[in-house]
Amino acid sequence: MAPSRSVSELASIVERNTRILEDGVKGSPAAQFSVAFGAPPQIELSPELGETRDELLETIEELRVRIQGPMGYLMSFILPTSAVVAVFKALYTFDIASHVPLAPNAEISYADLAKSCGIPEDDVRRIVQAAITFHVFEEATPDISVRHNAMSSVFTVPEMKDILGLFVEEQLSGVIKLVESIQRFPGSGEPGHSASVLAFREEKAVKELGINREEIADPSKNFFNYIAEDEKRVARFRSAMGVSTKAPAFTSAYFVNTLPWANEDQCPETVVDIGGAGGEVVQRSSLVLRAYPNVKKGVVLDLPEVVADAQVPDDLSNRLEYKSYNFLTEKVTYRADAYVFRHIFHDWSDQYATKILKNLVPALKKGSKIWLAEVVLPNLSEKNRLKDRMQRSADIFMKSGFNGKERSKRNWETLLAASDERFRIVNITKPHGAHDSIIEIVFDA
Ligand SMILES: C[S@@+](CC[C@H](N)C(=O)[O-])C[C@H]1O[C@@H](n2cnc3c(N)ncnc32)[C@H](O)[C@@H]1O
Repeated sequence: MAPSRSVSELASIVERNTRILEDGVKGSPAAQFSVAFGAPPQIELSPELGETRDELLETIEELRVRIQGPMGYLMSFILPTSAVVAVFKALYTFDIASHVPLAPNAEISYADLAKSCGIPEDDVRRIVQAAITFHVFEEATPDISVRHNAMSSVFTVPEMKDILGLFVEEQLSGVIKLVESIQRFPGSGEPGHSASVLAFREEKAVKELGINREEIADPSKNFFNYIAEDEKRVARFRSAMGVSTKAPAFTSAYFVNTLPWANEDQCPETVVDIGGAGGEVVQRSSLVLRAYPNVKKGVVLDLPEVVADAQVPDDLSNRLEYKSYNFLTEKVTYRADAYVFRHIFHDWSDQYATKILKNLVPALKKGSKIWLAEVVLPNLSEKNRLKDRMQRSADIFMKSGFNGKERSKRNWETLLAASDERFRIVNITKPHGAHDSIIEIVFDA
């Protein structure tokens, strides 16, 4: 059914109700509608103003849904939801809020906070930065230090810690078992068949068996290696990646159009796409090889099972090759003017990303180009909470799924320097509307 109100009508309702609220609380402690440190934790309203606020929030939500559209809205909370679980569990378990000084403008560096909470600095920074996108804490100096706001101070109050603990330790583990409870005990009303009881029993059994403390014989075995044993999960992962990377913001056209293929002096004659899967960049969608005849040869390297079924179209038979290659264990032997990595490094921690880069070095010569399509995390911004939330949630997703990470410019520079001092970032471009940035690196510039 078509909506009864236009989006501009919704916006007028938002404006009208906001004014009523502002006028209604004038002179009270809540008048600023602030979440800064020291602001009242609750906004007390008369019943009439309470109704105005409810209508305002509903209208804002409807406006948001309709402006984002079905996919945009769904994605805006599906990704952050798993981050909320991880972030709030970490806030509770490491009691992060209690380690931040509780006074106006008092700050603590991420380095000191990490020491005080007993977890690595990189982890504490990423968890707190993701929390900030939900308005919990604020940064004092970007990427360096943090301080409380009204929202985070709430988590220093013992009763509030308990509420958080109940949510992350009891509630969430139960929610995750709901499907199992329905499947195993269809229609049962027995409390002992409930999702949270299943979760409780499993946790107890795991502890008793000691599985949660077992040594992991091969810690380099990753998520993909584990799911490889289950065809259905592999197919689901591929399909989900296929759909998510077909969203307009992920199109590989951004990558191709930003780079200087059309410039005769700068266009590489040979290009190797590492972890290039089905050739999205060099082969598909009339991209590099078809659009730019100056590119004489393209090679796509990926794991043997990925390139096994690759088809080279007849018109590209002299210019395109698919080859089996493992970027963690083998040196690159293909000489090229440019090496492309699209959506590769965020799957890997610095330890592994360094291996991938070091394995590339033997193939490089002075002036070789390395082109990356990856996120470059900006500093958190007051004005872009929702965008920040998606990026920081993606970071938490990479962390919990793969021990991978999204990287800031500083993180990229550190990673490259640790891999080889001759890598030099010469340009970073973020095309308007694109999810990724294009990072242009030159070797031995
Ligand atoms: C997220 S996909 C990116 C695919 C492609 N670059 C694109 O942009 O569409 C990551 C790719 O890395 C490949 N990969 C994972 N581990 C690898 C390894 N050890 N050696 C080579 N490729 C690997 C996967 O098979 C997959 O094709």
